[in-house]
Amino acid sequence: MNPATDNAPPVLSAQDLMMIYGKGSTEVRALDGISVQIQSGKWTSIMGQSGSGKTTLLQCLSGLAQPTSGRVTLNKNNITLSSLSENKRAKLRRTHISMVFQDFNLVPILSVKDNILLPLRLAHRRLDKQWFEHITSVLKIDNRMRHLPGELSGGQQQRAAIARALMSKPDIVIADEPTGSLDSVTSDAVLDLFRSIVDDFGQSLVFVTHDKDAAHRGDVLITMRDGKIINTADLRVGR
Ligand SMILES: Nc1ncnc2c1ncn2[C@@H]1O[C@H](COP(=O)(O)OP(=O)(O)OP(=O)(O)O)[C@@H](O)[C@H]1O
Repeated sequence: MNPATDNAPPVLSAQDLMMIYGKGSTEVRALDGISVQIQSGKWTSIMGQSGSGKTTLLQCLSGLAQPTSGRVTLNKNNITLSSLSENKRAKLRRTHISMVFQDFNLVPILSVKDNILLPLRLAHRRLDKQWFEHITSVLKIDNRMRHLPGELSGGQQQRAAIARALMSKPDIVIADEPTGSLDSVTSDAVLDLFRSIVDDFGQSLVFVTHDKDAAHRGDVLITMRDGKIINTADLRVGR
């Protein structure tokens, strides 16, 4: 346990989130009244059966999607994400919230370096060269900067995507099955990395996975079913 972050206010909060797709007989309640507080400087894992609403929750927490009702608040700046326009949410995502996806989402025609720097350039922010060098060396991709993503292994591409996510020093990293398409050795290395960005950089992380062992590398485990949170467990007890 880390006393420095244990009493910190949550980095992100959601209140009474509802997400309803379709109408009448085709209505789906993807989120059915979710309230959650994401702890600062901690790794929060989310598990649940297919269709339980995990991706929809991440999309609402990151501002990629607007819930049908309810509120998402980024606590540092007291910004209610769910009341902002799409444009403003997009700006916020460039600076405060970073996403990591299963399929990496790197731009195939840009070098690895340009991919990593893209969010900063879009946000017209200055490059912190020391931070860039530190991250790319910790992630062991500093010798791949001039390559195109297609010339990298899956694990290297995911490490580049994680470097891109960390470049802006976001308040929170939100990862949707980031190890889903990696072999077990590479997946383990990426999980070690996530653990170290939380422990060494104090990064707040939300991590959706179908892999129970991967989920248990986290500090908190949220279990979802039918658009609801059915359990929240503190995984650090007894560690
Ligand atoms: N754009 C959409 N239109 C209609 N229904 C949707 C849409 N997106 C998701 N759903 C439905 O909402 C429910 C939750 O979907 P979601 O993708 O959030 O689940 P999940 O837990 O992430 O599933 P998986 O583990 O399979 O990725 C599902 O029943 C899904 O079919």
